Amino acid sequence: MATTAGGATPRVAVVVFVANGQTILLGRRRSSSGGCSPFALPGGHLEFGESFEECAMREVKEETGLDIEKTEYITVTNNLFLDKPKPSHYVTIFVRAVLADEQQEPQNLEPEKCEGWEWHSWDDLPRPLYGNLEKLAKTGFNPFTAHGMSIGELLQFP
Ligand SMILES: Nc1nc2c([nH]c(=O)n2[C@H]2C[C@H](O)[C@@H](COP(=O)(O)OP(=O)(O)OP(=O)(O)O)O2)c(=O)[nH]1
Ligand SMILES: [Mg+2]
Repeated sequence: MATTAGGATPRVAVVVFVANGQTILLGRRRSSSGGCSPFALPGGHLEFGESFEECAMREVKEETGLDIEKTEYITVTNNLFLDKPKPSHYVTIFVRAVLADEQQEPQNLEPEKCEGWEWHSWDDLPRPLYGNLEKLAKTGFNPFTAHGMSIGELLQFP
């Protein structure tokens, strides 16, 4: 389906499976519109001139204080969010990374946007999940076993 949605253009987001043992980091979003407050990955918008890896490291640091390394590309989704007050279209790059320091604990650095960060097993996910994360989980996708691709292989940057 092609739609102009009032002249809006698609945006690119990078979201991160921060893998810690058998768990990943999820935070419950605070919904400004009084919606369902889904559990989502840390991540955000790709800024002009940024590589996927730089964006992943920056967003995880800004939102949780964690330092990550070994960032790998794993999958991508292309979603229209028409149910929101402002319709949006995202191409979302999903990456996987590990903690630079396994002793580091996440902090809730954007409490106006997130209720807090916790480690969750992929086999026992909290609900509701962010829409495209739920879809991925339903397909049998597993962020631990998904084939990872080094971002350098994928995209020489700049
Ligand atoms: N945070 C997050 N965003 C996701 C997920 N899946 C997904 O498609 N997105 C898309 C839709 C979001 O509106 C978009 C950007 O993430 P965000 O909403 O957290 O953006 P943000 O405020 O942290 O970004 P920024 O303006 O600080 O750069 O990424 C997910 O699991 N977590
Ligand atoms: Mg975010």
